[in-house]
Amino acid sequence: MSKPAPSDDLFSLMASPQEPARPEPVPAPAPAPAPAAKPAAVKAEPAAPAPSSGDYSAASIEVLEGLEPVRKRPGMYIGGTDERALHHLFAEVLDNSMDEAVAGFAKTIRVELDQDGFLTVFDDGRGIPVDPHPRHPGKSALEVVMTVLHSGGKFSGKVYETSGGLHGVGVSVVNALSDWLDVTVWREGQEWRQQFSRGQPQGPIELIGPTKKRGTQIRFRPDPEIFGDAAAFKPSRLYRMARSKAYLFRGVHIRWKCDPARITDPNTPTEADLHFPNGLADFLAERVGSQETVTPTFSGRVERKGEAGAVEWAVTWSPAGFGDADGFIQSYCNTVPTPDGGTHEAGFRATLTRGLKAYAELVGEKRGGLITAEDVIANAGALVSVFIKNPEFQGQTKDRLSSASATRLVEGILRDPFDHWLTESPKQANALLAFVIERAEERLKRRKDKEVQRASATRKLRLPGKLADCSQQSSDGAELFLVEGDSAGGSAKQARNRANQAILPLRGKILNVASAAADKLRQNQELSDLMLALGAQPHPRFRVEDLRYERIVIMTDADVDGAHIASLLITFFYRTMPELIRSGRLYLAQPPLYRITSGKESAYARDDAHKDELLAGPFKGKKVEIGRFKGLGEMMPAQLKETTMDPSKRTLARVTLPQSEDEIEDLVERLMGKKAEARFRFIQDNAAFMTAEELDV
Ligand SMILES: Nc1ncnc2c1ncn2[C@@H]1O[C@H](COP(=O)(O)OP(=O)(O)OP(=O)(O)O)[C@@H](O)[C@H]1O
Ligand SMILES: [Mg+2]
Ligand SMILES: [Mg+2]
Repeated sequence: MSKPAPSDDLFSLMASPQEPARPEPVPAPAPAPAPAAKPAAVKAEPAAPAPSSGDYSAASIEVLEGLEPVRKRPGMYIGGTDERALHHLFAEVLDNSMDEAVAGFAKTIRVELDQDGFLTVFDDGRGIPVDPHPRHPGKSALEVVMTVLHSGGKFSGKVYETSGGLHGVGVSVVNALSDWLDVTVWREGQEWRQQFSRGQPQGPIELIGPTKKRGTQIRFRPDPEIFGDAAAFKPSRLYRMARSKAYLFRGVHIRWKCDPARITDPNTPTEADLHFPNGLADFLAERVGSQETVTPTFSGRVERKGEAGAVEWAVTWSPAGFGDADGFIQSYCNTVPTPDGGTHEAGFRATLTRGLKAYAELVGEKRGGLITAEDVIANAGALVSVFIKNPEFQGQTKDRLSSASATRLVEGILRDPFDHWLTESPKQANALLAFVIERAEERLKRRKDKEVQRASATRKLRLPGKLADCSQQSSDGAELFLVEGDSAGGSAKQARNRANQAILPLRGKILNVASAAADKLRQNQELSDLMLALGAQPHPRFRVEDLRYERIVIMTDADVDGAHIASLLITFFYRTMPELIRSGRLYLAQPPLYRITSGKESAYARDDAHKDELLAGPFKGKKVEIGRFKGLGEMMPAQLKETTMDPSKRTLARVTLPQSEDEIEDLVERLMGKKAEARFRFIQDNAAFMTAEELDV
């Protein structure tokens, strides 16, 4: 466990010597007053009244009846009340007609938006049943369908094989959210009608008279109370929705009609017969237009014999992308668009990717191994439509398919056709393979560029400009020299070993941290640069692992000023990251003070005592010249290297902290005290001298 950080008290005391050297012992805090003792278990006193629960009782629990929940919380049923939600009403009604068409009963669907904003959807299918409902006496099946949530004919799979409808909710929700809705049913030779407002029947179902027609027509207008007064169907959007439906089922004609006064977009016709015998292949051809593609479109439709299930698809690849997107994939289940994809899309991607990789292997293209689904889909324009029994969607708006069976169905159906398509025309297969491999290589390059960018961005962000960093990335064996002044910094830069020695020149006197407040510390340029270079955070967020260097070496001149700067730095480290000192990473360089020369022989002495020692030893009786260095900046880089920085020759002093708080106070006082000479001597005396071997470098 690390010792607690030095308290600010200690330093404010240090900085103001007139105050007592030791803090007055702080009296232990008085024990907190005991909570009003209350042996609740024994006393029979009634408990104090709990904060009032107000009027929250059984009566607060409401059960919304009928269609009320839809009007209260439309978001749950149609995903909101915005324009998208508004148009979802059309989707619900159209889906029901499409189900009737896909089931083989309706051939024609008519969609019409009139002058007053009423939308009519008609299909010539079986017609919603109108006979009395066995479980709802006095109500027709039609009324039940329109007014009861979770009523419908699509639960058992007997009336519809595969259907977009499955919750029995759709058309009742439309009813609830329309200020007016009327249904007309032509069925078994009779015409019937019933009218609703905001989900409420406006009278019983009426028999209009005999007819030869068949089918269902729903005419409605979204309720401004729900969607706002300005809300209205957009012809262009309705048309687009109707059109894509027609592509999804070849057997249907959708007749579109819109009052000309409502049309604002010139691409939306007032009338159209939407019928596409080539299904999705037509749909894709329309999207692609005259755009250049890598291969002809790969498309097809396969129905599972004997069981309900079909997959239809169309896909091509464009180097230039499609309009404003590089690629797109649109998927559908039982003609319901699934903009959020799901299991059918997953199966589609997986099959294309696997097929293409297998083909690469077949033709001996090793780079096929790089391909991922992302590369295959990136520039693809793809449409996938599945028909399955009992689909599972997320939510009533059915934005995402979640049936696991859809993945298996798509994979099972698509695999062989895709393999055949690839092998029957090696020219197109090779073109596609080369194109997708290019995407993979681009992706890998992008990722690499991004990594390099990130690395240099963080470096730029973290490191101060005047730091001459070492080239190695790892902190193992890396050393940071904190050097006094720019001229010494220049010499040190030339003297260093670039690989593992970094230089940070500090200009002038750094802030006296002993008296500075924390935010002042942060504002100090020299110190904040130092922190950045170290890569570590101040206590308590300091972590030894963050340090970008194994050793931090204070390298100042061997004089009084140098000692002062050294002591400021030591105090700074002690105050902001004492763990750095405790973990043994802070050192003092020992530049020489004297150079003793005798003929060709020379030696350096780090202080007077050392000089005397040398004069009495190796140089005894010789004629010597003694030179005194005034500062590091005065030394030749080669000299600085030889005497102070080269690990094989230098001596470093490791800064250690005394164990007891008292001694630390004493140390700091001496370091920061007013008497410069004393401080200098203190550093000279206390630096524990260690040789290179001892330092294990
Ligand atoms: N155009 C139609 N032709 C024939 N029957 C219809 C038509 N529209 C609705 N129905 C009947 O009304 C039922 C209820 O429709 P509704 O849209 O509320 O639910 P759903 O389609 O079963 O499920 P979902 O909530 O997923 O749409 C349907 O199941 C179907 O039996
Ligand atoms: Mg429905
Ligand atoms: Mg219903």
